[in-house]
Amino acid sequence: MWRKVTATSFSSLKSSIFFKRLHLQQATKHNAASASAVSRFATVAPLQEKDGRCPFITFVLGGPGSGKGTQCIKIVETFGFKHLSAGDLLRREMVSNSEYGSMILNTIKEGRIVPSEVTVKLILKEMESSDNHKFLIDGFPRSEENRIAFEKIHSLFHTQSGAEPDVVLFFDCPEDVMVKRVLSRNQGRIDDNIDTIKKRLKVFEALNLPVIDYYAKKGKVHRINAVGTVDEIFEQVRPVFKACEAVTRMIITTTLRPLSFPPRLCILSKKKEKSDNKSRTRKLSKWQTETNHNIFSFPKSKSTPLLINRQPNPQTKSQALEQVLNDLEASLEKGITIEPEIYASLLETCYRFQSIHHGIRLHRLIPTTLLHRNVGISSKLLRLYASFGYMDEAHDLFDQMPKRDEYAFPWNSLISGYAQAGLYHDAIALYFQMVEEGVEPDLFTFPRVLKACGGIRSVEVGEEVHRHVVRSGFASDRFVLNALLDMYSKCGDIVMARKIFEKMPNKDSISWNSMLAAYIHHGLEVDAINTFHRMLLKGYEPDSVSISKILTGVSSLILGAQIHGWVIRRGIEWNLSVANSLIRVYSNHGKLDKARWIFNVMPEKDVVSWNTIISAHCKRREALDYFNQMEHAGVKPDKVTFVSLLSACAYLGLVKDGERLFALMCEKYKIEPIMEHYGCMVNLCGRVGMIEKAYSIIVNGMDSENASPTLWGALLYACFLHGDVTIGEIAANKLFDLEPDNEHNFVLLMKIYEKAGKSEDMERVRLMMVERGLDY
Ligand SMILES: Nc1ncnc2c1ncn2[C@@H]1O[C@H](COP(=O)(O)OP(=O)(O)OP(=O)(O)O)[C@@H](O)[C@H]1O
Ligand SMILES: O=c1ccn([C@@H]2O[C@H](COP(=O)(O)O)[C@@H](O)[C@H]2O)c(=O)[nH]1
Repeated sequence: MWRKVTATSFSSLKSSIFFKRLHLQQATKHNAASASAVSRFATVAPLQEKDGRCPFITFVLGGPGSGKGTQCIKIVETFGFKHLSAGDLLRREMVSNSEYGSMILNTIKEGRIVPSEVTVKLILKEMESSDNHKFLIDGFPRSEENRIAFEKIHSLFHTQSGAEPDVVLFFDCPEDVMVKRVLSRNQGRIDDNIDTIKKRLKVFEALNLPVIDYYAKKGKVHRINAVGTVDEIFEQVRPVFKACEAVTRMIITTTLRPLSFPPRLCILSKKKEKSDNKSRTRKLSKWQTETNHNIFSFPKSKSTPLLINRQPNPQTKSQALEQVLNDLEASLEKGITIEPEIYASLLETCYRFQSIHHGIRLHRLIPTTLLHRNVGISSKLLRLYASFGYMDEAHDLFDQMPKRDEYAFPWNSLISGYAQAGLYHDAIALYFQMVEEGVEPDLFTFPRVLKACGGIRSVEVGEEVHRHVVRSGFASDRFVLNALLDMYSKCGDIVMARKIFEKMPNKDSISWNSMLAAYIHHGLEVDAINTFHRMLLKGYEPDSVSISKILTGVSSLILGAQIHGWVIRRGIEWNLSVANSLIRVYSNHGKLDKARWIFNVMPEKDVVSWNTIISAHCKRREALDYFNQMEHAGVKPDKVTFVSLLSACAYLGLVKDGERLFALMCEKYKIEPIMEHYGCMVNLCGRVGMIEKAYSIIVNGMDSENASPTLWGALLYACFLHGDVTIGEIAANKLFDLEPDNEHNFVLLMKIYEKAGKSEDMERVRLMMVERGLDY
């Protein structure tokens, strides 16, 4: 959508506090004294504090010509948003005297994406200068890089909750319709021609869809079918905001004074509302109309007599929930009876906001008798606990639940919680209990229990569940079939996995990706490549998951490079997971220059990118240099980072660096060392002859009973290198217990004795080997 634009200079921005803020934030990334920069920043009043409200952000996404701008106009009219079209802002910047003018012009002409730095500043400048708090950000973020840039900077405005959009609208439109609409738009845009359109569509698919995917996984995307008349489409949009209105109203309504807290007025008490006196309902609808344009930000306590005046307005969803709970507590203290629906709705809200601590607080407020008799409330609470892995609490509720045998929902939640927590046996046991108690499994039950079967790698149990799937009539459901495919693959039955895949009538991208993953997991490279080809032939566009998988699976550099070429032609080389996989492919084949090049030019890096490049240099000092850059860039290292770093130190004999990094990992990053970290430390000390220190890491630094054979093996090898008989004997004896059939341990001990001239001991070990039937 293109509205007429006027010129304002980008350079005028630079003097604003706002720009300084952005600039400061960027500076903090590279500044060792970042903490002080952030505290200086904090002295500038952030947007949310401007008048006590937190911005409500909607990202409006969709391909070119999908009708985003047209629908934004209607949303503005109906719900009172401020519309910010990123494209319009860029065009306005282009025609101003901005230093970026020609760059923007060329980028738009080519259908490519303007650097985030420029777009984000323009958007934020508009937000900053707007009186509104509800923003429709149209046509942005266009790439993962855009998204991350926006969220990073925006996070400074949300000190607690981060910078996620509240809603993402996705206008899903077939390409031919989009092309037709753009070509007939006739507004003189330089990019409304068939050549640019083709490029824009490719960029949309490669870079914008992953953003939509990202938010879809977070449950934020509302897909709108963008075919139909403008009004028909708007009828799909309207309920999205109406639903937000409902949640906000619930929060507002439940923040009424305890005495004026009439649950009947609450939209959640629908039954009561109907039968209630009409004047109250009229009052509510009047109030609703009055607040219609204020629904998404928590309003100031001004005109409405229903609102509490005593507290400051909540700033974030979490604070809003906090306030609701405070008022609920106050109401209960005054002896006011709370409708069960309110508890149920608040539990739903806690689940949606993923706020376990509010859920726990709410749990304490719900009368036990109500909890025990109301299956709806206890199920919602159970789901909340289970989704956070609080399995004891969830199971306690389950045990006390009435009529639990009538619904699959609580069973599914519990099975899912156990499976998520890796407690596969518990998940499976519960499933069989469900069957035994005659509860009908539903569509959601099977994928969860099949995941658990895959987790324990038991094809027998998986087959049993498969039989239930058939008996229950879900054998043609795609989600269930995808879960079966995955289960058989994880349990090692690739033949069955393939059979399910081949028979599946409506394969989706998850089916193709699961099959690819299955072949790669089983080392069937040729089958994986054939599947990838078939996927292309059938018209399925491989997504970043498929491409990353296939890149991980190919052992030949030639094939890897061919896939790289294909990726470049599709314009998706800078997708984060694809770029990470490419770095891995090149570094696995010793092509460090190429790996480094990709790493250096990729527009956005995550912890995996840094880990991959560090691991690629695990035999070089550069590993440590990359780590310094990683810290400097503000990326938090994880366990994997330190495994690579410590193994580089071990390989290079960098004792001081290794010790420093180990301490840094534990103290600064609070990472609990795992076996691999201890292994590297033992190796590091052992190789340089610090045998006692290496030994003490095993016996004092960790629970030595759990020390793996790899650790003792590293110690034994170090004893061999440095001729330490005493500790060598200890390590060898441990290994003889842990790996009784591994002749290498015996041979190493014999060599230690040989070096020390202990021929009798050598002979003793040789006899031990003979007794155990081991080859010498
Ligand atoms: N539902 C519809 N049916 C027919 N034409 C439509 C519909 N919605 C929008 N249009 C027209 O299609 C053209 C593109 O719509 P619009 O500008 O809203 O799309 P957009 O998604 O904002 O595009 P871009 O991303 O290119 O700015 C416009 O001329 C608009 O009037
Ligand atoms: O965030 C953005 C938004 C837009 N662009 C560039 O502008 C054109 C036109 O955008 P519309 O949303 O269709 O008006 C787009 O093709 C990009 O080249 C951008 O780079 N970043």
